[in-house]
Amino acid sequence: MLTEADVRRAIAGAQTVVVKVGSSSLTKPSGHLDTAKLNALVAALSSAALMGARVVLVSSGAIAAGFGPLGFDSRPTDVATQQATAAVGQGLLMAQYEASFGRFGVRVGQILITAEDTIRPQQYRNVQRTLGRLLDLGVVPIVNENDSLASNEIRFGDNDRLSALVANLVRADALVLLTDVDALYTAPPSEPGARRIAFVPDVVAALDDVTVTGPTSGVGTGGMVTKLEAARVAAVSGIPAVLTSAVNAGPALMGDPVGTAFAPVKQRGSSRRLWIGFAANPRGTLVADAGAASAVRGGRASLLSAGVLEVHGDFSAGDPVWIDDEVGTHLAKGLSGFDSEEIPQMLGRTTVQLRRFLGEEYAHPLVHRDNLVLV
Ligand SMILES: Nc1ncnc2c1ncn2[C@@H]1O[C@H](COP(=O)(O)OP(=O)(O)O)[C@@H](O)[C@H]1O
Ligand SMILES: N[C@@H](CCC(=O)OP(=O)(O)O)C(=O)O
Repeated sequence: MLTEADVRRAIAGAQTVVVKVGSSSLTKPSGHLDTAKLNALVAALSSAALMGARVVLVSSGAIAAGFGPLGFDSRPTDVATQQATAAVGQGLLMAQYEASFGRFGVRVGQILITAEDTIRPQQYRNVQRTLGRLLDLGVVPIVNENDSLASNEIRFGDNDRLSALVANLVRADALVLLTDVDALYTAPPSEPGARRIAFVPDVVAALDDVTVTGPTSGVGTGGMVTKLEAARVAAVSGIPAVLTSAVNAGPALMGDPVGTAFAPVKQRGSSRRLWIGFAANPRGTLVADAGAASAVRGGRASLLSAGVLEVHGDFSAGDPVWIDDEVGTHLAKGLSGFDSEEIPQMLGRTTVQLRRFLGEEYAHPLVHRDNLVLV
């Protein structure tokens, strides 16, 4: 069992670290950038980068920095205005980061990700390769969701979960979640009797003992709920995490006992399969018969069309789908090998039959086991 000291030490020694900062830590309630806060954060991150750490910054704040300059009194609530606001705010945010990191001679590069893009294997590899190359070049990648183009049904919305996924993608050694509260508390800090939690040895078990709410700042989106989800994703990916306020960024990176440290609960898994499991928002369903369901449940089996009874939804090859059993229980998420309209003619057919009747290009699993994650 890892102790708090072990986890803090692991964070201090991290070669690659993903730091996520929330809107409330970068902006003013009026909807403008708070340059003093941003500069203080950049000073802490630059010193880690200059000491040789590979730092990825996942930064929110596009919408929160854009609504003031556009003349709005508060964060817009309709999607079109949010997307337009993000387009304005993202530019302002990057201009400030560039100037601020530039004072330390640190170069930055912008990566905007949509959930949709990254589910596809090809895009996933592109993101991974670009981030890796930026880090090799000594650049601090600054990642945000591509809010202006993200479609509403399939978006991260908050950057907390995105940061845990990015931590997987770059095989980070630590995840640092920076917000406007100094730590995780047993209940929202405004509640009397809420106590600070310094160390969470098992985030899955701890979730039962804390009360959390959504955002309270008026500019953030996820609140503590999504931060704990990010800490959980990191923990089950074998990545230690720390959650604290943005002003504690420096001490947190140095392993000082600030905020809340989360121990990893398992060894690192395959980043790609984790990505499918956590990020993918299924577009349809493949219903497996009893035999296929038990093969899928057993792990390491592909889903063959011979064992699939029904297909639901409208999706393309490469899109995420649910694999359900006959009573509708979700067994797994996976990336479909075929478009939804191609599948009906394949149902119930063996690989030999597919090859004979439909041709070689159909003689493949509906979902290959490398693209399948049990739920
Ligand atoms: N149990 C809890 N411990 C700490 N903070 C909590 C808890 N439950 C809710 N919160 C609230 O979550 C807020 C942080 O979420 P949010 O406003 O989305 O921040 P960010 O913009 O940094 O993502 C804190 O200001 C705090 O009021
Ligand atoms: N991508 C959005 C982030 C939304 C948001 O507010 O996130 P967070 O402050 O991390 O809860 C933006 O840049 O405005």
